[in-house]
Amino acid sequence: MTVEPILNIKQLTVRFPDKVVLDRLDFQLYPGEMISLIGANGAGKTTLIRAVLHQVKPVHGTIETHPLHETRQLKIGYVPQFRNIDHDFPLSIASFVGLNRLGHHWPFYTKQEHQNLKHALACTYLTDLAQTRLGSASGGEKQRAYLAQALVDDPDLLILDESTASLDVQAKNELMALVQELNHNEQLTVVFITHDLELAARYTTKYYLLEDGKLSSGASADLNQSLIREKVRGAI
Ligand SMILES: Nc1ncnc2c1ncn2[C@@H]1O[C@H](COP(=O)(O)OP(=O)(O)OP(=O)(O)O)[C@@H](O)[C@H]1O
Repeated sequence: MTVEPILNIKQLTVRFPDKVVLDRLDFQLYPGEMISLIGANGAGKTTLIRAVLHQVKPVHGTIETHPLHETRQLKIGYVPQFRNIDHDFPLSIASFVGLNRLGHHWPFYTKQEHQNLKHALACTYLTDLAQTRLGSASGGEKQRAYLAQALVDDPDLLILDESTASLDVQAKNELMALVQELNHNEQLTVVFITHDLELAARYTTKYYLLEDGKLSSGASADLNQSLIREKVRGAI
C-alpha cells in the first residue's frame, strides 16, 4: 500500500515586489514524520509555512493537503516563536489554552471541548498548573502553554516556528522531548523550523535546507558531521 503525503507542494513560487523567495519548490511531507526546516535568515522558511496556511498567495505552483480522517480536512497547529507574556496578564493557563481555539467560549464548552482542553493540558504537563496565572509562569511553562493552544484543536500536523528560540537550554530540550513524545505516541506529524542544528539533529529524523528558493534534504544525524555542518552553517 502506498502512503500518501499529507502535504504535497509542487513547483511553488512566491514572489514579493523586490524578490523571488520560493522558486519552483517541491516538498512532500508524510504522516508521522518529524522533520526540521533550516536555512539562513530571510531564506523563506516562514514564507513557506505562511503559504501552507494560506496567508501568502503563490504566483505559481500547488499546495495539496490530504486529510487523515474521513470526516474532516487536515488540521494544522502552529506554535510561534516564544513571546514573553506580561507578568500582569490576567488569564489562567487553562483559559489561555482554550482561548478562541474551541468552538465555544468557556463556560459553554461541549463535553468534547472539555476533553480536548484536558488532553492538551495533560500532554504538555500543565494539568497541575491549569489555574495558575500565565503571567506568573516560567518561560518554559509559557511556551508549553502556546504548544497546548496549538494542540487543543487536535491537529494532524504541528508546525513549530523557531518556538525554542530564546528559551534556556533545559526548557528547549524539555519542549522538544515533549513534541517527540507526541510524535511517537500520537503519530503527530511535526515540522520544526529552527536555527539550532543541535536540536534539529537530536529530535528530528530528516532536515530540509532552504537555500535560493529551493529545498535540499538529508538525514538529521548528518547535521553532526563537520562537512555538512560547515555547509549548513555557511547558509545560516
Ligand atoms: N509580506 C512581505 N512583503 C515583502 N517581503 C517579505 C514579506 N514577507 C517576507 N518578506 C521577505 O521575504 C524574505 C523571506 O522572509 P522569511 O520571513 O520567510 O524568512 P525566514 O527564512 O523565515 O527568516 P528568519 O530565519 O530570519 O525568520 C525576507 O527577505 C523577507 O524580508
